[in-house]
Amino acid sequence: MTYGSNALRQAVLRANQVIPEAGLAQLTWGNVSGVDREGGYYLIKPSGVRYDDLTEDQLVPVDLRTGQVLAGDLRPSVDSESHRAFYLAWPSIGGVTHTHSTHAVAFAQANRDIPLLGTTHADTFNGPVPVTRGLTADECATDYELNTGRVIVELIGDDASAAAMPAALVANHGPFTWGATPGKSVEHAIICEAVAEMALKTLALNPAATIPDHLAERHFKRKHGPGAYYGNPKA
Ligand SMILES: O=C(CO)[C@@H](O)[C@H](O)COP(=O)(O)O
Repeated sequence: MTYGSNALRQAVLRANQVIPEAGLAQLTWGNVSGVDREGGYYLIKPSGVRYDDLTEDQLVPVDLRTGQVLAGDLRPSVDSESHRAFYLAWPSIGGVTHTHSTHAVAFAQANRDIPLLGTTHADTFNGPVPVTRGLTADECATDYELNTGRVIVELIGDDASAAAMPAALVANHGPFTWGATPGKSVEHAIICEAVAEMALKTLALNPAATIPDHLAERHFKRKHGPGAYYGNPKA
């Protein structure tokens, strides 16, 4: 049985190929998935496979309810359970990306939110890109990947919040992003890394840098609509 429409397989493959093209990861430190909700599964990058060797047939189908591999001999990305946690929590998302992009990881390792300092950030994210709490020793020991997804869902909240803030940093680890499609999720990963680098350099020039809230809100709502939820819980 072939899992995934041609469109979904091509979208997941293409989104994974964007990771090295955009400089979001070294080696295989990143992965993208896409979900088929009617079919009850998602397709995810296989673990350890280099991007330039990746083919559609190698994408691993994973059962959305159980997390079990549905076909093939390749192992899914080690982050598969984190991706699954987001699909189960947020019905509106269709794709998830995880990377170790340098500047976003710097904020994650520093346990710092990526602050909202400019309109580039406000166009996409409704406030600071939040960093999660650290996972407890028990959460790390039992099911690190699923618990990683759970602490992000706990931090971001409901489906509407996830649409307004399609990114989060896992403390001491790195960014996860999501979106309506695999392509949008990796686009949010690109934007997350770009605003992290901008913020780092802005704060180096002016540690007291800020943006007027009315300017940030205007830019966010210009892109997301007047009714969009602005101001995340950690804003
Ligand atoms: O976050 C991690 C490891 O900490 C992963 O993203 C790896 O960096 C890539 O693992 P695979 O997707 O190749 O299994």
